[in-house]
Amino acid sequence: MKGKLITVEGIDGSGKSSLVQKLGERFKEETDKQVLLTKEPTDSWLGDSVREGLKREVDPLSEAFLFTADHIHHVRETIEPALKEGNIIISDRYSDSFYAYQGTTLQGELENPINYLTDLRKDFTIIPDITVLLDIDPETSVKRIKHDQIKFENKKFLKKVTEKYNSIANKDTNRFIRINANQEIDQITEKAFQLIKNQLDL
Ligand SMILES: Nc1ncnc2c1ncn2[C@@H]1O[C@H](COP(=O)(O)OP(=O)(O)OP(=O)(O)O)[C@@H](O)[C@H]1O
Ligand SMILES: Cc1cn([C@H]2C[C@H](O)[C@@H](COP(=O)(O)O)O2)c(=O)[nH]c1=O
Repeated sequence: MKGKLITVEGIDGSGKSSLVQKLGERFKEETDKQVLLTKEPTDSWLGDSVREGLKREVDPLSEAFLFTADHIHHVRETIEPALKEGNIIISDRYSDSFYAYQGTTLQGELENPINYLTDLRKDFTIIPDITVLLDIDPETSVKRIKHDQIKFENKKFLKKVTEKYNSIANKDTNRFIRINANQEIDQITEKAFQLIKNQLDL
C-alpha cells in the first residue's frame, strides 16, 4: 500500500511548524495509519550544514546545492521508506521552499531560476500528493518570529519569496491548497485537515 506525502509551505513565520504539529494530532486521532512528521532542512548532519550556511554569507548557487544534498538524503532515507510502508507523511517545508527561496536568491544569476531548480531535482525528488500553502503578509509574519532573525527573515526578501510561491501555486492548482494564515491556528488546522482528507480520500 502506498502512503501519502503532504507538505506545508509558506514564508518564515507563517505558522507552518504549528500547523504540522496540530495536523499530525488530527490525523492520529482520525485515521488508523501511521503518521510521520518531518521537515526540511532535516535534523541530519546535512541539515546542520544547511543551517550553518544560513548563518554565513555564501554564494547562492553553492547554497542551492547544499539544500539539494539535504533534500536527496531526506527523500531516500525518510520519505521513500515511509511511503512504501503506507504512512501519512507531513513535511514542514519541502521542494517548494527550494523553488521559492532559491528561485529568489538566484534571480539575476540565472535566466530562469525556477526552471533551472525544478530541472535539477526532477530525477530524484518525489512530488507531494498535496501541498498546503499558508498565505500571509510578510509584515505580519516577521512580527511573529521570536528568535534572532536569520538571513531570509526580512520583509523585502519575503515579499519576493511570496511572489514565487504564488506563481508556483498558480501553475499547479490541483496540488496546492491555499489557506489564509491570519486566522486562529485551530481554524487553520480544521480547514486544512478537511480539505486534505477530502482531496486524498483518507
Ligand atoms: N495562526 C497563528 N496566529 C498567531 N500566531 C501564530 C499562528 N501560528 C503560529 N503562530 C506563532 O507564530 C510564531 C511562528 O510560528 P511557527 O514557528 O509555527 O511558524 P513557521 O512558519 O514554522 O516559522 P519558520 O519558517 O520561521 O520556522 C510562533 O510563535 C507561533 O506560536
Ligand atoms: C527547505 C528550504 C528552506 N529554506 C529556508 C527557509 C528558512 O528561511 C530557512 C530555514 O527554514 P525553517 O523553516 O525556519 O527551519 O531555510 C530555503 O531557502 N530553501 C529550502 O529548500
